Amino acid sequence: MTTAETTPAKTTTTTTTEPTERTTEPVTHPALPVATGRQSAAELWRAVRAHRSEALVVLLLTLLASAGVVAGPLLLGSLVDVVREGATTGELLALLAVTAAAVLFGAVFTALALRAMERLGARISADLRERVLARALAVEPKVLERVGVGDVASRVTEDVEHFVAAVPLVSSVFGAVVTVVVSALGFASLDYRLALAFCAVFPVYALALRSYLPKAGPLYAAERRDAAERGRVLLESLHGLPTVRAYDMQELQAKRVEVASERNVSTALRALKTVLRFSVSMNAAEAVGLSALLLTGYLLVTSGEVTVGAVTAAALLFHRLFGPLGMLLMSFDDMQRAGSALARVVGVLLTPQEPERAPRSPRGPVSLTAQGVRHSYDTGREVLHGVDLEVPAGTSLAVVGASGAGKTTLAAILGGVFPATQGQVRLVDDGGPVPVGELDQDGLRDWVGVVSQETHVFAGPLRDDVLFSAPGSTDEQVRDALAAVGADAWVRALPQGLDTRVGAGEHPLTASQVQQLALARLVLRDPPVVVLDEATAEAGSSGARDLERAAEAAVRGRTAIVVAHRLTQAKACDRIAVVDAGRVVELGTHDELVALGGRYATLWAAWSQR
Ligand SMILES: Nc1ncnc2c1ncn2[C@@H]1O[C@H](COP(=O)(O)OP(=O)(O)OP(=O)(O)O)[C@@H](O)[C@H]1O
Repeated sequence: MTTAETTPAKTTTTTTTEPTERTTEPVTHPALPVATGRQSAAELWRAVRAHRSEALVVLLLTLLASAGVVAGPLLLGSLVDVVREGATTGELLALLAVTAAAVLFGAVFTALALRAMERLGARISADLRERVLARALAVEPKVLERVGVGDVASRVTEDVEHFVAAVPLVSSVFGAVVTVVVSALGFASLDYRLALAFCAVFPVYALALRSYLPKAGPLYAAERRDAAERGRVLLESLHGLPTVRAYDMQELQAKRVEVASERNVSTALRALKTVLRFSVSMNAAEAVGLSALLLTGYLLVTSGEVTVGAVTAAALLFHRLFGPLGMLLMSFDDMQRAGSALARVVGVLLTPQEPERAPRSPRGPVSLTAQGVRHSYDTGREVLHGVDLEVPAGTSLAVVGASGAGKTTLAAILGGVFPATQGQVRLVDDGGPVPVGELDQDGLRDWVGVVSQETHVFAGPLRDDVLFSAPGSTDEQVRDALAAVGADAWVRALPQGLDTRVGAGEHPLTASQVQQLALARLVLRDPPVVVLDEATAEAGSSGARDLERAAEAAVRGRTAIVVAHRLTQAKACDRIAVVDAGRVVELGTHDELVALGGRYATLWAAWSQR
């Protein structure tokens, strides 16, 4: 657990424009890796092996179900032969009873196999989701900063959902494959020539697939894109209703919606036509297969090599396969889509791991030094141009400067939220200096606590929201931490005190209360160094004063870097660094800088006159 209040809001969040539309993904934007087919298959295999016994049960049930399915036509074939040979009623009834039992057997085991498969699928999906989420949460800050939160989020949510949604399909495909294999054995048990005749169906299926697949993918993609576009135009019209009315744009917007709908309908119809053409080709394949089978059967029966019953059984078996074979072919496209979602999900697991580092806890007072810190975001423009700083143990340094000067970037780098493009940030304790980048994220939070402008309230009891920075703390410790940042009074006044549920849709908290919670987490974790970059300005003036007091309490007795959005905060710090256009241009105590008559003095004069 960490006291860091997530990564700064300004990390790049641009990512896929259309979640289900892989083809529109901007290829130039850096992203997490995407797994190859082999890597995805290996991951699936690993997941199946983790549930080995359940997977074996599924295989066994599916085999039994398929055996039942194949036994029906074979027994009916024998029935034909028995009738032709003039069997007694008793023999006939016995065979009929066995056939009925086989059909029942097949139905029962098909249902059992489906249930077992669904259960296994749900387990595998849950495992995958957990593993991917755990891995995504541990993505190295520098990787996250490069690829953006959006890419990770879309993989953990939409791509996992697409894969999970495809699990029943995967189960059915597996069942169909087993049925086809067992049926092939059934054919072989009748006569190998009948089995060969059955195989005539495959080249025709292959030709149909070859013409269908290249068209289907782009058509479905276009259909989704057009549907999204129609939705966008529709939403835009509704959101901008006042403007639409004010400028009398109703007709224009209606026309836009109409054009978008027409395009969507026309692509949907083209997609439907392609599917229909494919179904016709499949029917043709079945007709070819059945004709080949019956012709071969006729020749074999007339030459006395097989019985009429065997040919009947083969024809029924083939007919019984239309369903599974059709299902396999029609799901090719969906399987491809599920496969690409899985490749992106597995890609998260392939993201380089943080190297294992020996844990190192702080010993004694900790100071912080920065040397030659330079930083460029994705845009390539350098925003920090070689910053050197030293914050002795137990002292505080305020960072002030105009908007866009680089304060947040500097604070994030000093707090180890992400690494600088160049330069070193070191923590120095009694054991000597440790580069911030050499501590893993969890270990780092024993040294440095960060409260950024991006604070978040997690849904659940308020206690948990404070507690996650130092799990295992007692209620008394939580209350003390809240009291230290001046939050005890309003927390006590909540309907259920610490048990009050906060977060989205629950008890609302003000912006400054949320910030106070963030500071309370930090106090509870009790790191020797703190980096505060809070949004005090957004709390309103009385809220800002409360927050200033809360921040002072959090800073007390620690080595602190405070991005001061209000100059009273700066004045309260031991020293002040003025940042301008990515450089520290003034450094000293409040009095020294005021006496210097430079940039800080001007800022202070303006502030004092407010
Ligand atoms: N994620 C990002 N990607 C690209 N550029 C960024 C990113 N975050 C910040 N910048 C740019 O870096 C420069 C420094 O920004 P930074 O937020 O560090 O300044 P600041 O002094 O904290 O500003 P403010 O007081 O407005 O928060 C700015 O030009 C900003 O546009």
